[in-house]
Amino acid sequence: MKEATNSNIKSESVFHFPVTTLSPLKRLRILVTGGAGFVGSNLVDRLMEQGHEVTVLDNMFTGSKSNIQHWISHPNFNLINHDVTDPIHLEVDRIFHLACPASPPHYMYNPIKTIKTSVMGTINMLGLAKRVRARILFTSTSEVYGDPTEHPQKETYWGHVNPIGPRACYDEGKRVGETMMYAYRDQAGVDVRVARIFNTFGPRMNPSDGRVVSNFIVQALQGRDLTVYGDGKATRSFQYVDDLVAGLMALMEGSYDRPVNIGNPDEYTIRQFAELIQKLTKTNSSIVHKPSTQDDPQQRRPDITVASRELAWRPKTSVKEGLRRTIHYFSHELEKSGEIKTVGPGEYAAVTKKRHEDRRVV
Ligand SMILES: O=C(O)[C@H]1O[C@H](OP(=O)(O)OP(=O)(O)OC[C@H]2O[C@@H](n3ccc(=O)[nH]c3=O)[C@H](O)[C@@H]2O)[C@H](O)[C@@H](O)[C@@H]1O
Repeated sequence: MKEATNSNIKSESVFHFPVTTLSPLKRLRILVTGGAGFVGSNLVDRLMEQGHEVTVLDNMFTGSKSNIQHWISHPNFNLINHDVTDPIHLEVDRIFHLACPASPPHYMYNPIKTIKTSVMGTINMLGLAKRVRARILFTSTSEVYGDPTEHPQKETYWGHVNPIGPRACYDEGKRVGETMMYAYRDQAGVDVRVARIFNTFGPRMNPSDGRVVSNFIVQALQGRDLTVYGDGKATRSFQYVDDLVAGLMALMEGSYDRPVNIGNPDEYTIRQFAELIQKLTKTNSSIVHKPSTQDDPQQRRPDITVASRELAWRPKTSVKEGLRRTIHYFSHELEKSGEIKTVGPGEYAAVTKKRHEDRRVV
């Protein structure tokens, strides 16, 4: 079939980015759950730029309307304020199912809600995919490997998760999410994709979401101490959000339907990472050590052989370059708001303790 002549026209508009005009045959109806969040909104930008019809479903618990503000009222864009734990009927071709709080302090804040989001939310999205024969991509996580005893982590590793620890609501929720994806594939023929996402950073991270990248940058830019939990020897491997988005899109449009690690194998101890942020922000801030958090994974690095073989995908942005862009973003956020307070596990531990005390009184 000959492509429509206007298929590559970029139309400059009142919107933030130019949008390709796709022929109706190539234009997909794409649902992005959690599309107002950090990763979701960056994905939405790319899908919109490609000319697809994009519907964002978000309950705004950790997402923010400001992340997708620039698309509101675009004819290809639709925002639905909805919680994935409630069923919804829509006609779509693709579902990127991202909805779930991902920062440890956020997901630990309301563990029951986190479990419901992963379990009921994923069942609802799988039910929708089954009904309308849409392909569905589930964003799983490196957390399915728990505190790993194998390093680096391959997709074949089954993991080492404490099922009743403080991280379990997220880790086990994502693990059962994967289980459901393959049950629906095998029993009902749903076309599934599963991404295991490793630590990701970049513009639109919530500056108060308590993750290490946002905490260290925001602390450094304000001349405050960088808070390292524990001895700083735990490791993480950080990828820039644009690389993750490219990986998710390649996975969705490829034919490989087993889980795929999407991450940058560039690994740092948290102490080294704090020193890198000190250097890049040219701050006078010091590094201080705080108590370690329970069940914190001690080492994490993706083996990305499958992604490079099956998707021809590799991260392209170096950690330093990604950090420069992210520092620039947070500097602007700070200019706008004047001050940003970072959160640590302490704040949420206090909420949980108060809940226990309240229960005793009742
Ligand atoms: O950022 C992500 O993409 C990942 O974040 C979390 O996993 P985690 O690796 O624990 O993320 P952080 O909270 O950023 O912590 C990373 C390390 O830094 C440490 N940390 C964190 C914050 C801080 O202020 N100081 C500090 O030393 C933590 O204890 C941990 O060792 C989520 O659970 C993952 O699902 C998610 O993919």
